[in-house]
Amino acid sequence: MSDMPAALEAANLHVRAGDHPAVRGVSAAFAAGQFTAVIGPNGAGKSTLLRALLGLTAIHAGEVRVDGRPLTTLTRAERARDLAFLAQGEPLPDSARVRDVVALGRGAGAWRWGLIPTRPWTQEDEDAVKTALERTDTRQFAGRRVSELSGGERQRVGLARALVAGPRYLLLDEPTNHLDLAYALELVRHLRCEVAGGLGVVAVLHDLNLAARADRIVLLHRGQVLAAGAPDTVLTPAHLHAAYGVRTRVVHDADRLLVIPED
Ligand SMILES: Nc1ncnc2c1ncn2[C@@H]1O[C@H](COP(=O)(O)OP(=O)(O)OP(=O)(O)O)[C@@H](O)[C@H]1O
Repeated sequence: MSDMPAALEAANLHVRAGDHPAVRGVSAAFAAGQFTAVIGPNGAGKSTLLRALLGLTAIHAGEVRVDGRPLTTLTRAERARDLAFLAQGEPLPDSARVRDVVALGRGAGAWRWGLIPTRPWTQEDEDAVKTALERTDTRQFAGRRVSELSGGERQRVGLARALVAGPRYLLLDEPTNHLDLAYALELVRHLRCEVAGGLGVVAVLHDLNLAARADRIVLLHRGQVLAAGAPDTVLTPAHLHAAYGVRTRVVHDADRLLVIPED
């Protein structure tokens, strides 16, 4: 176990979306305990890559590995435990109460609701729900219905549901879309706390100044990795021009990096 890389890895991955070669030979490691932003222009293959990392789409060639193990050798239960996904504007059942929505993320929740006879609800499940509510600042409205929440609060409930099973890696597709600046920063702050606890976060982001706060960035262009590494090595005017066709100025302000479009 010790020499296994603690990472979710894409190894020379090729994925088709319909007939289109959306991901073409991508190799990248998304480490546990790190926040990796995946950026790139519309159609670059970001969502397709995320789906492949989650095992949600057929892989044409190459491999996905979870801590050194091929994803295809993990059982469904292992996949569900190790990998969590939060989509943009995550659809949550409007009439359900927040606590119950989060409980569904335990799997056992389905039993609790009488939907699937999987396993009984345990004290461990109860504790995990409590912890997830606390860590995402959603405990104060645990008894409210989803329909009574703002967009930012809903997103935090989605995050709680994604975290409640204790995943190793959390993958997010444009999680800050529809969020105002304060909520977007708050979400990144919550994710940072989880990363400090060892979670590997892989987030598709369009906002380059939010991406600049990640530990690493993978820049995709036409289904390939154009650059990968620390934000200051990826967010360069040359890379951004090659990917987006836009001239930018990159400013280092104290310990922050700011991308300013010049076109
Ligand atoms: N079902 C499909 N059939 C054909 N082509 C598809 C299909 N799904 C996606 N594509 C194409 O694959 C490419 C990659 O799509 P993908 O959604 O992964 O890009 P993306 O980087 O996430 O884009 P965006 O930033 O716009 O969400 C795009 O050119 C897209 O048009």
